[in-house]
Amino acid sequence: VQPSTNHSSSKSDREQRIEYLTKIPRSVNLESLQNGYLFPEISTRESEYSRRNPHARLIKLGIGDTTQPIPDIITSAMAEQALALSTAQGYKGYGPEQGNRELRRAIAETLYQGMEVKENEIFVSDGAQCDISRVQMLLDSSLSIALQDPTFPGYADSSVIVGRAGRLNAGSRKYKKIVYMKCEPENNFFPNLSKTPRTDLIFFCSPNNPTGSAASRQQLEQLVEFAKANGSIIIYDSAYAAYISDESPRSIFEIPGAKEVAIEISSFSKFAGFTGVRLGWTVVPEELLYANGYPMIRDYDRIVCTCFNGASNIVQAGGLACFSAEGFGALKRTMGYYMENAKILVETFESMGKKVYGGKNGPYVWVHFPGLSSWQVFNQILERAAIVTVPGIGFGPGGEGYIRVSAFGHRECILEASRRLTKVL
Ligand SMILES: Cc1ncc(COP(=O)(O)O)c(CN[C@@H](CCC[C@H](N)C(=O)O)C(=O)O)c1O
Repeated sequence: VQPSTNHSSSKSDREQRIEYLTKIPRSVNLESLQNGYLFPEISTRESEYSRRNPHARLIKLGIGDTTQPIPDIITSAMAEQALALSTAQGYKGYGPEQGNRELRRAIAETLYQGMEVKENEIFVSDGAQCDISRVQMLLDSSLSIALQDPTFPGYADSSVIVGRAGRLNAGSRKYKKIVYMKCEPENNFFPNLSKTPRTDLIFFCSPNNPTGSAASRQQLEQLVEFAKANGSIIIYDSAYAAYISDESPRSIFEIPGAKEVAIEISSFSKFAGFTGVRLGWTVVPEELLYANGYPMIRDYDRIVCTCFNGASNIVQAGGLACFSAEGFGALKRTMGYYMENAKILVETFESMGKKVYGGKNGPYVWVHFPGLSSWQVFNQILERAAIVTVPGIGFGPGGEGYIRVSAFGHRECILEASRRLTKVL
């Protein structure tokens, strides 16, 4: 369409609105992204339902967003840091792009005890979502990837954006250059590595979002062995590790040899309620070397310094307070609250004869509705019970026929949702 000068009424609205076109072609990578990113799509459906049913009391168990207040000791640390900025002696400008030393040390000493993870291997950030994209920038776009199927959509979508995924096969809803490692009840949600082709990168989330499955020590040993045998790198997301209640490893670095093949990305969002505060970290071990022997940590440091100016000093003060005895104790109580919610949801769906997974090592339950598409189930539960969930297909083709239900809600909402579900499903 050329820039239009006359505005005859016969032209369509859009044509009339187009006054001027640049000569810039759209990125072919962004063109090959499937419709919208999953979570804004859920929000759109939520708003559309509320517009149609203005008096309905919508219960939101879709997006995994925390709901319980952050403990005072943590918010006071942030408030104190914020107020100090208005004093001559307390004012601080740019901090180290890699994060404040005391916070890096607290993360290393609290969460990586005995794993020989050093504070300089920890890069504090504004969240795991952002770090997933920074790790994507670090790694050449020609490198091949494998993903769990189903899994958090951020890995696939950021791979598409950097041009690593190839074109989308509309029929199978799979990207041609991604290896999908099926994770389902039949294989205890762990891929059959003997049948998995070699890829350069292996994204692995444990506890997994959305299935809630935490890989066992033996499984992670297999994964590290598999990566070592193939010269691959594991990009391990431990955003939900604090919810693990059994003896499953909380970090890939609990596995001997993992420091030579893995990067770990994690977050304060789920264990500290920092979803809106924004704080995460990534561990890049010094032992992780490219094929040419160059240490990857140096390139990641370069990416962080070039593309990120460091996490907020106010937020980092809050992050540090999370690791105080009082802070961590209070956060554990909040996580216990969410896990009680998960137990109520598991019992609700089981009482309805549904196969339910997860809810033990993570704040999501994964419910199977054989014979129905996940969007059909999503719509049924929304329209009949005014409850928002997430359709499993949004996490990959392996999610079809499932829905994910978040336990992050207020207790009264979880109990009301339980009552409604048993009535309408
Ligand atoms: C496995 C895993 N890794 C990273 C993240 C994001 O962590 P971050 O908050 O950036 O530190 C999440 C958050 N996922 C939630 C929030 C999604 C909605 C948010 N807009 C987003 O797209 O991240 C969900 O699955 O409902 C995750 O599950």
